[in-house]
Amino acid sequence: MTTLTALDVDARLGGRQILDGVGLTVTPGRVTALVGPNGSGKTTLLRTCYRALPTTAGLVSIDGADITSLRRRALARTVGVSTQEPVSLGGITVRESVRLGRTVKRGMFEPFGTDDSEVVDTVLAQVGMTALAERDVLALSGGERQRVSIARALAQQPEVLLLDEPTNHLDLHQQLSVLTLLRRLAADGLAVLLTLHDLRMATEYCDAMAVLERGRVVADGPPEKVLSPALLADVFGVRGEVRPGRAGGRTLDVWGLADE
Ligand SMILES: Nc1ncnc2c1ncn2[C@@H]1O[C@H](COP(=O)(O)OP(=O)(O)OP(=O)(O)O)[C@@H](O)[C@H]1O
Repeated sequence: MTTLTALDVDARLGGRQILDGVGLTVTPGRVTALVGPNGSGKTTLLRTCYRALPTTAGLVSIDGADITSLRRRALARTVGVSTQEPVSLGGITVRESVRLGRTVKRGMFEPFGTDDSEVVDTVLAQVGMTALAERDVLALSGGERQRVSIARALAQQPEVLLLDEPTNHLDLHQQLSVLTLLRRLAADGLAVLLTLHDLRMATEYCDAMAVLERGRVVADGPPEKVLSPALLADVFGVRGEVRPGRAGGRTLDVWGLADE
């Protein structure tokens, strides 16, 4: 079980400070949602967590080890990432693209074994892409590509999984099945952090939530505590409240703009 922690992280882009003293813990066994208005710094924070962007102050660590002290390969073995970028250039199949996730376990030039094929088959099934496994990745819809990106990260069998808007191209059924899958994987010990715009989905499916506003974490904790009517109005500009949902769960009602 592995924990990823951001401590007092600052980051800059284009000469501007984007993250300002951000603290965040991604705990094994939990799905944590990173939410916030457009431009609040969610993607930037995620990028600092897998070393795609250097921090200008503060520290990101994995089980206490500064990620800048880890070799790229060790980091890739521990942290799986699904981003919004295209999954591959094309000319390879879905199965081959997902299998690339296995190179972190094997090394570039080591041949893939039957255990790799089994993992690839499993993750393809988990994201509902088995039927399209032999299709060229360029001949996929946006949602299908997104599922390939998630499958490739899962094929790494990481300890920590970071996902940037993993549901934004998905239909409702696929959204729920990806979120359900993430919950199941978290229950097995994975630490999951995902950015999400859909606050209702975040409320219903995530165990914890951190709210970013202008590069600062303004609240974190269980969704029902974090998403108070006051925070929904102040940060998201909407009127709403978290209330009990079906089967002992919780849901979010939003009924208008805060300034109407
Ligand atoms: N290359 C860049 N140079 C300068 N500023 C940038 C650059 N990339 C992003 N930004 C700015 O950094 C801020 C945070 O962007 P980021 O993509 O992290 O936000 P976000 O919360 O993920 O937004 P969204 O919800 O719209 O995806 C924004 O104000 C954005 O305009």
